[in-house]
Amino acid sequence: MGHPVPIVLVTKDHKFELDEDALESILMQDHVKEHNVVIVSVAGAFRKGKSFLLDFFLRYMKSQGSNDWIGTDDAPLDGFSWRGGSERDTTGILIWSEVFLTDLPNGEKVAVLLMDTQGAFDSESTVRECATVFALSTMLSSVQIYNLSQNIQEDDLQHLQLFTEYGRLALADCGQKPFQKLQFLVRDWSFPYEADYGPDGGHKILERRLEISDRQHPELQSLRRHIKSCFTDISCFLMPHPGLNVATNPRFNGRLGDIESEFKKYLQVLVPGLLAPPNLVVKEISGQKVKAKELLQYFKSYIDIYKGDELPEPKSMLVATAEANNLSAVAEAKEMYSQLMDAVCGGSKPYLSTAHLDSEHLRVKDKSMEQFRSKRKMGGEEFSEKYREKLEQDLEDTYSQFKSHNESKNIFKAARTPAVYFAIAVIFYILSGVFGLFGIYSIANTCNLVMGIALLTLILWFYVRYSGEMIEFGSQLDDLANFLWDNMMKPVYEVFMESSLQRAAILAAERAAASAVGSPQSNGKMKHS
Ligand SMILES: Nc1nc2c(ncn2[C@@H]2O[C@H](COP(=O)(O)OP(=O)(O)OP(=O)(O)O)[C@@H](O)[C@H]2O)c(=O)[nH]1
Ligand SMILES: [Mg+2]
Repeated sequence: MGHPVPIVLVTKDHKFELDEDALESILMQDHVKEHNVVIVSVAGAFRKGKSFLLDFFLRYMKSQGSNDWIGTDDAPLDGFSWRGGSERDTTGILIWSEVFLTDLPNGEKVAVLLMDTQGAFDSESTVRECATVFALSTMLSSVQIYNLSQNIQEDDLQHLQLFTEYGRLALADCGQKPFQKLQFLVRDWSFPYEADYGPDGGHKILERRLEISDRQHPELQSLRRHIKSCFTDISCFLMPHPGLNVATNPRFNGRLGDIESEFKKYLQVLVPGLLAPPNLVVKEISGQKVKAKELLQYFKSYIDIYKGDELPEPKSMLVATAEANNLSAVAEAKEMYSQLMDAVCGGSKPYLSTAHLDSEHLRVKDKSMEQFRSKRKMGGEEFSEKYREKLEQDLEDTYSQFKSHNESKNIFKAARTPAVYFAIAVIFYILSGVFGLFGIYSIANTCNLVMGIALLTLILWFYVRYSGEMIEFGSQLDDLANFLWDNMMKPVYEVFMESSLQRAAILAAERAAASAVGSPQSNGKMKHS
């Protein structure tokens, strides 16, 4: 009898899993695995009769194309699960367990597989989930039926663009159109006086919807170009309404007697138009026909791509727009900060003291943050909070660059390295003289040696700075000089400074005390006044 087999399962945390065993049990059957495959998939928004339609495809395939394939008036419609109501039914991706072996007009036997998919835009699925289901089914099928209700609207095309782009992104670019046949299927078409039901009316409507003209906004043109560039063959079929029983009767079980004859008439055009042997499209990947056994590997690798983190997250329109708004506001604020800071301490400006630079930074940063805050952005306060934090971090990073640039303009700091080595040379020259005077020649000689090394280092440093060679070595010399300065010379210098300041203070206090004792009157006068 056959039954629907869930192949791709969507877990509670919106991840995808492939049921390899189930897929293998279909594709690796002995009478199937060596044949090229035809995969017909139906995708689109939820609750629009996708599974219902696939059950007619099943009837056609099961009857092997006989004229009365559509069945008797009383038989309920079964196969892929379908039902009335407003809540979603199908989840993940399913394949019918029975593979239909069909002879093409050229005598080749192919394996036909039917694929049902989770409807898009239900309230439980994320954008990523909908895009992944659509993209996967497009990548894996040779005919993708895009099931729409009533008309082809611009938002249908936008979603198609988003979803196919998400599919194309996952494929290695082979320079060809990545997908094969796209069949727009408009259900409940209500304007037969404008365009007839069936493929001809569909062609007329599709021509109008996908027309590219110079008068169009470039955005609309590029959307149409994108869709055309993704599929080798695009067609459209307009389906009449199946009647109120089908659409609204909760006890309707799919029996043909309850379906409008107009609908049945066009079903008999649509289904053979897709599934009759001359119309079958064999699945090709990069121009190569695909056998059932090879398809297994493609399923595995495509699912892996969507499982991983390599692909960017597809966003809802609001989130994508809000993100773009916020990013451009961040960029503007950063540019403003850089410009204002450049005016304060840019390349041609002189060295500023750290305190002065800090206060300028705070002033300019406040101004930039205010500019970001006041810019109108979609998404609201909460959404822009993380961009505000990022901006603040970026401004601090830029500031540290400005700061180090400013530091490099301080000639005293720039002269620290030669000063340190020169001071070492001078100190050890004096020490060697002193030790020589007392006849302690071994220490005097060591001091001479240190002095020599310091002078040599100094010369080397000058060479590095002058020639621009051995930069690494030069910065090691700088590091060593900084280390010596911070750990030895600066503490000694500070101790001397401190003690001499103390001595000066004591001296001043003593003098003040002495003058106070020497002229008591003046002191007395002061008290009176
Ligand atoms: N108006 C209208 N209703 C239809 C049509 N075909 C089927 N239906 C009804 O639509 C309802 C949903 O059918 P399903 O096949 O379960 O829809 P689906 O698109 O598979 O839904 P999900 O699996 O939830 O995505 C059923 O009550 C069908 O009787 C159609 O062409 N027009
Ligand atoms: Mg369904």
